[in-house]
Amino acid sequence: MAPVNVTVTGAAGQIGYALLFRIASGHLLGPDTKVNLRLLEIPQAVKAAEGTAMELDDCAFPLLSGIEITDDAKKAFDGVNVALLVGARPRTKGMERGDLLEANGGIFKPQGEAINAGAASDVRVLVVGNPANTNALIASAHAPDVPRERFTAMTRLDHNRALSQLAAKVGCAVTDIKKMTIWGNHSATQYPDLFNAEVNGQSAASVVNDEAWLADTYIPTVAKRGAAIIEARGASSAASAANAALNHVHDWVNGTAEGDWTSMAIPSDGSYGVPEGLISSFPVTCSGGEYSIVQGLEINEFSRARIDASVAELVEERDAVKALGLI
Ligand SMILES: NC(=O)C1=CN([C@@H]2O[C@H](COP(=O)(O)OP(=O)(O)OC[C@H]3O[C@@H](n4cnc5c(N)ncnc54)[C@H](O)[C@@H]3O)[C@@H](O)[C@H]2O)C=CC1
Ligand SMILES: O=C([O-])CC(=O)C(=O)O
Repeated sequence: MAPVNVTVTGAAGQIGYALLFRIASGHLLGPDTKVNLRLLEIPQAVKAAEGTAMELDDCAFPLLSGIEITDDAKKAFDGVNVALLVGARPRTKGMERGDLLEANGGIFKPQGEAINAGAASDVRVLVVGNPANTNALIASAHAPDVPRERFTAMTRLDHNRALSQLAAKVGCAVTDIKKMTIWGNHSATQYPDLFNAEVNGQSAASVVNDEAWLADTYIPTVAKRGAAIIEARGASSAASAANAALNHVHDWVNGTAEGDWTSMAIPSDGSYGVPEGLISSFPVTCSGGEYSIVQGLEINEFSRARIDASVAELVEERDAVKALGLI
């Protein structure tokens, strides 16, 4: 089988460093799939990416067929099968939300165009760089020849955080928990849903049986975990973010486990009242390299209000990038 072309943007950043070695050792696509890595960086960071590539060479990974480093998006995405869009413009002091969206538009518009121009017909795109959902919307808008379903954004880190916080509360293993869902935006408005999640086959919400803890502790702890990591570490989540990106693509390509599902931010088809086309997080199962939204879940009033609030934020972001002419 020909090696799979995997492009990583922001390759010299902290997530890039935590991600590349695991991709090359088979954690993205499995132990039988060879990969060609394409590292895209801005010119000032190409040298650092070359240093990482030297270290990748020094690992002599059996699955790593080649590494190319470039600051040219067209080259980076030519023939790409899996695109991990990690590099983004972080918010800096004094920057308003609109400034951040505009700066990221300058990154995700040309990258969408380059994917449109050169990607392989089976390309799958995961946007990690924040604001991830809306950056994915921008990239997708500039890749009209690529089915929009191929553009996804990452809420798997939130999903994994939701699993581990719940396991700690009820004293179970993370593997005892199934059917966790993150709904909405990868932001502080996201909604981790314990009403549809199960602990050893029982409703997680009834196992917890404490709505005050759910509303006042659990949801904010999961939703603000990114900020707590920055506070503790002095830098944002990197290894856990890289791990979640691997989980997201691995499940998309290789499938979710029977009787379980995962969370992915994907273009809405209108399910659960989420406006069509918004890139919002849903419960999904994956099979045969495709995902589908889990249908028919009961959404109670508590959940409805929180899903609606996160979706409203996504609508605002979409309207802001529309007003800036980015989509
Ligand atoms: N969705 C999620 O769950 C998470 C998202 N993130 C986001 O991931 C992004 C990356 O995080 P880190 O690696 O920690 O940041 P970082 O600042 O360490 O690295 C970002 C890298 O992207 C590069 N870059 C900037 N513009 C680029 C462009 N146009 N093309 C290619 N590369 C470019 C920079 O040179 C830098 O090396 C941030 O936006 C962060 O907020 C972080 C954690 C979780
Ligand atoms: O909060 C941040 O800047 C990084 C992030 O997205 C996360 O850790 O979830």
